[in-house]
Formats: sequence, structure tokens, C-alpha cells
Amino acid sequence: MATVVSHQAIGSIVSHRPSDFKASQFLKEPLNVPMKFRHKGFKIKATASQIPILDTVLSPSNNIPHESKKKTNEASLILIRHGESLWNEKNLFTGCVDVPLTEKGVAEAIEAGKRISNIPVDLIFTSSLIRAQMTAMLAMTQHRCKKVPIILHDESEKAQTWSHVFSEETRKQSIPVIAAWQLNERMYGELQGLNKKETAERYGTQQVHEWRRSYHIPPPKGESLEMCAERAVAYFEDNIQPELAFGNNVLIAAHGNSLRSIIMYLDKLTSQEVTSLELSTGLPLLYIFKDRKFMRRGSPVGPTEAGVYAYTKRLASTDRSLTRP
Ligand SMILES: O=C(O)[C@H](O)COP(=O)(O)O
Repeated sequence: MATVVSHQAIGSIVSHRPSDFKASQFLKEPLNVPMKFRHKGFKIKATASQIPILDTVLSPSNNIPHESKKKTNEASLILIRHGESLWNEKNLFTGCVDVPLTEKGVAEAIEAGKRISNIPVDLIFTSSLIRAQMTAMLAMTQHRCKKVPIILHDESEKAQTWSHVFSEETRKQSIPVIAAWQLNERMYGELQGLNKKETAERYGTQQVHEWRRSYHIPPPKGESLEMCAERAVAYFEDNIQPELAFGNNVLIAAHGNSLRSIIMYLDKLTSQEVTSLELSTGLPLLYIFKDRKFMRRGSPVGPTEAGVYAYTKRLASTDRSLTRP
């Protein structure tokens, strides 16, 4: 049965910004510094894949290559398209318009959380849009680690200084969340806010299908999937893949088309094959990154699903450590 979360509770989850928090105080593990943090004067010369992630935040002079401190040679990657939004419900093109989840979307996010509750998560990436952020937060309420996802703000030095956590214990109970606009939904241009059915009646089903699903054809004044891939996949390669290579388990909460472009990259789909890739709202997908390869494991069925632990030895040992009293 779906867990019920009131709108008030959701509001407090998503609007409670971490005002007592700072990345450099927060993460002891050597996570990679995302590109945006690396622009903030950490004086890093190495490429993304060589940088010890949050070591750099912890200590700007620390420039030990990844390999020397690598945690493990495999990591899990969970992708979740956000739950149903208010405009999904109304069948409107949404794109980059920042629309929250419906009650059904909230339930979907919680259900997704149950499905992934046994899969380790060290780091969360979301788009900058509220529907993806709500989804990540709600999903993590179901996780067995019981850690609190905390959004890292890097818009100013002051934001970083002011969001300082002084308790070591609290830091250990937190998971960093990095919000990146590059993971946003594709910009749907002049279609944003239009009804999908009415648009198909006006321009023809074939034309609208091409705008929605083709790789190369952009909607009027919007982004094609190819253009969306240029930013989303580049972000993935520069900022997320190094985390996985280091052994950090990552959850990405994003959107239908930004995730389609990332899945196209992970599964090596052709521009023709990606046209038939559809993602349901709130359905998590699991990949294992090992030996520099992505292996798709499908959608975990639920927290009691034995198969989830059979995916890898590492997940099995995580399960044992979580169940240990
Ligand atoms: O932006 C939107 O309207 C949807 O989230 C994705 O829409 P699509 O399925 O039409 O690409």
C-alpha cells in the first residue's frame, strides 16, 4: 500500500534548505568535486576522472589521484524519472517549466524509494527542477540507510560558508545532493504549456511524434534530444561517471528526455533505437558500473526482492551490513 505523505510534509521536505551545511565539512569520503564546485577556486588541474572528489573540497591542496584511494571497482547507478507532475496530469508539454508533483507523483516517488531501499546510495544528482528534487527526497525517505539528503548550494561562497554542519555524527547521517541544470528536461520551446493531444490535432500525430521522440528534430524553438544529450551526457561523463569509477553509488533523479539521452549513452542505443525508448514516471532503473562498463539490471521489484542482492557481491554485503543489528 502506498505511504501517504501530506502536502504540508512534502513542503517541509523540499523547502527546508540546509542552512547549516557546507560540503567541505560534510563529506569525509573522497567524492569527486562536481564541475560547478571546481569552478569555485579549488585550483584543480587534473581531469574530472583523476580528481578525488570531495577530498578537494575538504582540502584544496589535496590532489591525490583517484586510483590511490579508490573504494571499489564497482558501483550502482539508479536512475529515476520524477513522479507524475501537475502538468503530466493535465497532459501539457512541460520541458523546463518548474512544476511540482501531484499526489500520485508523490506516491510514485515513495514507491520508487521502496524499490531501491536496499541499494546503497552515496551521492544524489538531481536536475534543478522541483519535480526531480521532490522525487529524490521522497524516495530517500524510504531508504534503509535512513540518511538525510542535503542539497549542496554553490551559488555563492556565503551560501557554502553559512550551510555548515558542525556535528560529525550528523554529517555521517547525511547524503549530499547536487542539483544540476544540465539534467533538466529538454527545453520544449514553443510547445511548453500546450496540451499534447490538442497539439497533435493541430500539427498532426506524426509531426508531434517526431518532435517528442526523434533524436535530431527539435520542437519549434526548443531542444532536440540530440541537443539535450549534449549537455546531459557531457555532465554525466564529467561529473557522475568519475564518482562511479571511484566506487560511489549514485542516484540520479531527472526527466524523461534527459534520462533518455543518458540511457542512450549507457546502453549504446542508436538514434533510431532511442525513438522507441519510453520512461514511466517514478520507475527506478538500476545499472552496475564495473570495469568501465555499464550493465543494466532493470527495475528493482521491491525491498524484499532477493534478486536485488543477487546483482552483485557488493550489494549482497551491503544488505548484510544493513540487516546486522
Ligand atoms: O516535458 C514534458 O512534457 C514531459 O516531461 C516529457 O514529455 P514527452 O514525453 O512528450 O517528451
